[in-house]
Amino acid sequence: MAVSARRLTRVYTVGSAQVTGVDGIDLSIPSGQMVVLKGHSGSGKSTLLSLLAGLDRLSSGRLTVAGRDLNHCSEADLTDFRRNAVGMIFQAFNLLPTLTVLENVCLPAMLAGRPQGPTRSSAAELLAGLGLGNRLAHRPRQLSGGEMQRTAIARALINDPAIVLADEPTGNLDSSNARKVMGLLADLNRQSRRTVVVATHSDLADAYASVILTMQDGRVVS
Ligand SMILES: Nc1ncnc2c1ncn2[C@@H]1O[C@H](COP(=O)(O)OP(=O)(O)OP(=O)(O)O)[C@@H](O)[C@H]1O
Repeated sequence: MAVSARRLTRVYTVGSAQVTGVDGIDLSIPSGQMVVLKGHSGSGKSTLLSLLAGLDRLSSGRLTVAGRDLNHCSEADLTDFRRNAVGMIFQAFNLLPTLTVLENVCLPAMLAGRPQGPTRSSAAELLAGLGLGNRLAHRPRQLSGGEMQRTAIARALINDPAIVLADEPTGNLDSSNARKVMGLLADLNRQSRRTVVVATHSDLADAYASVILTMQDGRVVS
């Protein structure tokens, strides 16, 4: 199982109020699936993805992702999990503006302590595969939105994660680039049997999904 969640809950405390982001979700995602997570704004998609990515801690319940228990792990284990087990793609790309395309893609591997030479060749190979072989020395501001998101996809793949998580990856793209990015995510699901979970409002993603989960009020309702 790529993801196994039982009564997964995340409650935020805002002043004296409690806001429930994810409300007792039971969820099993077998390895190799392409899951599209839908639901209105505020339904809990980003909260769920953050928990799956180890960017946030659950309040209660149980969560295992890529064979790792995320309830009871130390901060060091969680950092190792984020670096090696999952790749994350964001709506706003989150590239570092002062680094080149190649350096942005190498960064997670350098942080994980991988050697520079092989990392640079893997990054160049990934970028070439995503049609960015002639953009290695560019800075993010010199790229189109579609090129920025393809750079972010390469960065998410550099440590060869079992699971790729994408939060509104097409939210800042026109429909042609959005289709291209969804196609790339579907390819990396099909070709390498990686599990991919995409949260999106866009109906464009439906055609690529092996499973569509709909969230409402912090729960998976269908
Ligand atoms: N850091 C936070 N502090 C307090 N409340 C939060 C926080 N993050 C999310 N929430 C609340 O949790 C609920 C779920 O939000 P979440 O961002 O997961 O929804 P979403 O489905 O991803 O929405 P969108 O599609 O607009 O991104 C909302 O009520 C939101 O206000």
